[in-house]
Amino acid sequence: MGLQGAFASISTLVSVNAAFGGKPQDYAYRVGVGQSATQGAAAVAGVRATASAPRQTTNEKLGFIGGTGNMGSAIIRGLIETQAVSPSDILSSGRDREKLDRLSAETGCTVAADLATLCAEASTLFLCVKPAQCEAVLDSVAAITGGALETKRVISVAAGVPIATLERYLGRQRPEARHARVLRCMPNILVRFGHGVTGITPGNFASAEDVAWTERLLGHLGVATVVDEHLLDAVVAAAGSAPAFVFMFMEALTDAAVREGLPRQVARTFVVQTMSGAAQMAAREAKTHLGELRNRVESPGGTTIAGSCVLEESGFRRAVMAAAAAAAARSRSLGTHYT
Ligand SMILES: O=C(O)[C@@H]1CCC=N1
Repeated sequence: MGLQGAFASISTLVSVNAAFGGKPQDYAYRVGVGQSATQGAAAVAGVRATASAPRQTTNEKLGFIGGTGNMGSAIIRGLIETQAVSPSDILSSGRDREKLDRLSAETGCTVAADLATLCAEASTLFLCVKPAQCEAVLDSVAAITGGALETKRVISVAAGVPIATLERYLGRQRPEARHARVLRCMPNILVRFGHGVTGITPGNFASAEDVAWTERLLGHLGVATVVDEHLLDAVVAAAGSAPAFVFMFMEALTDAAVREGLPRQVARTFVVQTMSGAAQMAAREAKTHLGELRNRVESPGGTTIAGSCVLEESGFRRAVMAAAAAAAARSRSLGTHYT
C-alpha cells in the first residue's frame, strides 16, 4: 500500500470511529434526564451521563415553526437521531415546501399543512424563525390558539429577542396571552449530532415542570443548562457562535498542513480528529487547567512551544477574546433592538 493508500485507510477508520464513538443507541424514544454542566462534560467525553437514568417517554407532539431553517432542522434531526423523540411526534411548518418535504422524507417527521394545524396538534411550539419574523408569527400563533395557548409551551430559539418581547407579542391580540408559558433558548448547531450546548431561560409564566421538561429534552442534544436571561449573550459567545470560530481554526490548520505537504483530505481528517480528541481530553480532565493540558504537549525546546510562541506573538488569544466579545455585543444589541 502506498503512502496515499495508507492515509486513505487511516482516514476511513478515523471517520468511522468519530462517527460512532461513545453514542450508545440503546434507549427507546424518550425525553431523558437533563444534564448538569458536569454531566455534560462527561457526555462530551463520550460517556452518556443519561444512559442509566430512568427512561421517560413523551407522547407530546412538538411543533416546529421554521423547522427547515438551520437551527430548526438541526434540533429536529438531533432529537430524532438521538431517539429522544419519535419522528411521528414531530410536526414542522416552514415557508419552503420543497425543503419541508425533503426534511419529512429524510427524518419521518410530519409536514404540518399550515400554522393552524401545527398549533392545534402540538403541545410545545418551537419558534425557529429569524428574530425579525417573531412578531408576525407570534401574532398569528396567539390569534390561532386563542384560549388554548395556556396549554402550550412556546420555546423560542430566536437570537436576541427578549422574553418580555416574546410575551408582549403573544399578548397583543388577547391580553391574557401575555401569560403564555414561554422559554427562551440559545442552542448551538452541534445539537444536530447530540453534542450541542443550549442555554435556557424560562419566561415569567413557565412552570418548574416546563423548565425541567425543556432541560430534559434539550439535554438529549448535549449540555442544556438554565441561565439568567442576561447571560444568554455570554452563551452566544461561548457556544452559539463558537462553532464557527472553531471551524475557522480548523480550516486554517488544514491549510497549513496542506502547505507542509499532506493531501487535503488527510490533513482535514487529522485536524478534525485532533480537535475532537483535544475536546474529549479537556472534558475528561475537567478539573485540570487548560494551560496545564497545553503545557503537557510543549516539550522544552521542542516543536510545540515554537508554534505556541508564534500564536502569542500574533495576538491569537486577543483575537479570540475580541471575537467572542463582538458576538456577545451583537447579541446584546439585537436584544436592545427588539425590546
Ligand atoms: O450568528 C447568529 O446570529 C446566530 C446566533 C448564534 C449563532 N448563530
